[in-house]
Amino acid sequence: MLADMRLPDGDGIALLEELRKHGRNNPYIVMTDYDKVPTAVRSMKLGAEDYIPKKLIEDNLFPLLKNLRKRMERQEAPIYERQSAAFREIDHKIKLVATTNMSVLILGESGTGKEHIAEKIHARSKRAGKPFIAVDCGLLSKELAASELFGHEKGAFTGAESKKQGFWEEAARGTLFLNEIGNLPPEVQQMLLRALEAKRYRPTGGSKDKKADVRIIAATNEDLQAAIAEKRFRADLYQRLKEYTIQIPPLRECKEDIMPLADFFRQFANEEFEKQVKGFDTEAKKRLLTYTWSGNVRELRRVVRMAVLHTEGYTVTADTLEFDEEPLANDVPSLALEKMEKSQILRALEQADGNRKLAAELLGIGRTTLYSKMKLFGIDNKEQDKNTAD
Ligand SMILES: Nc1ncnc2c1ncn2[C@@H]1O[C@H](COP(=O)(O)OP(=O)(O)OP(=O)(O)O)[C@@H](O)[C@H]1O
Repeated sequence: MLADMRLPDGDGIALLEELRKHGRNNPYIVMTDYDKVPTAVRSMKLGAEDYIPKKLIEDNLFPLLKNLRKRMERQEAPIYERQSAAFREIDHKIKLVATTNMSVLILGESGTGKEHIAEKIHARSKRAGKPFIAVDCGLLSKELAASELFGHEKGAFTGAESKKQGFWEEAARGTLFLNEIGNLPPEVQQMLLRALEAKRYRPTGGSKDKKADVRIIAATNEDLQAAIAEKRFRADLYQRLKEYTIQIPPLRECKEDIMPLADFFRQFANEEFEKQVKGFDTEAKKRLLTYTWSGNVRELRRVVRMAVLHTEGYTVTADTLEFDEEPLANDVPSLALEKMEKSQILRALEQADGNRKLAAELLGIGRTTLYSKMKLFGIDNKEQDKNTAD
């Protein structure tokens, strides 16, 4: 909730108290004028998340909400082990690289699960018992980015009232995950390169170098090559970060994962809302499978959660699916859908080397369903072999 301090029939603090009294623990952010900051601070003691002076709303609100979203996702996020061929390959790469000290660059659209992959690498590394510090470089202010990462000495700049350690030091002996790395200001890119190469860094205002053993995992959803061409990103840092690269495909290219993930989120939402929704009807499945998912897994989770909330009976119907964008699926004639389904089955069979049990698992459907679909689409071994040969 975003609340003003002065409200027509009370104030923001009374509203917060009222909400908490009724067990409503929504994150609560107070918007306030400068002269009301002390009151806002009082509301934080009552459990408000933060306060934003109104003059800074434009600059501060978005980073604050993004941070909050990440924190909530972390709290509430059980993870489903994706079984698609692409993800099994990613899992294999994670196992290979986890135990090394190599820097890893994770590439993929927003919401594909990059942070969760980074956590997995950390969890499987020798650093597992040590800190995993996640930093969204897009949220670091240009002025303070260096001191946030590498710390500062007392009096290093106006407002630096005490010495502060940076994320680098916090992550000592552990892993520092730098998300949206393309947004790192140029001066800080230089410092990061030095820290990676010379294993030394200097806090803002400090006179001596410090040392800390940190493993870096960076991630981005932007084309870093383009950023290099535009001179926004250092080529040498890029080379250093991409010692090992993991590419996460968008959800629309991993169709085998869509229904298993949707079922996973459905069960989770059932528990959350005390519902007993048992599945999706055919039309709902079609929509889920053909939608573009530009928000990837994050969007799928939201869509399924909301659908479960809106479902009265036992089955999710298409009209309860509220997508972020207009779904193409509305106009896709069923013939085109069938073609798509057929090609997915052929692909799964190909990936499974013709093993139907495995193909059914890849597709997230039962073996009997696979057999009946193969029959329906006229896929036999011969056709499948032909396809593999192609
Ligand atoms: N395999 C999965 N099982 C369950 N939830 C998942 C899975 N993968 C991703 N998610 C969920 O999707 C959301 C986005 O994941 P994550 O933050 O890791 O993506 P990201 O690629 O780092 O996104 P961004 O670039 O926007 O920061 C989170 O809520 C996460 O829990």
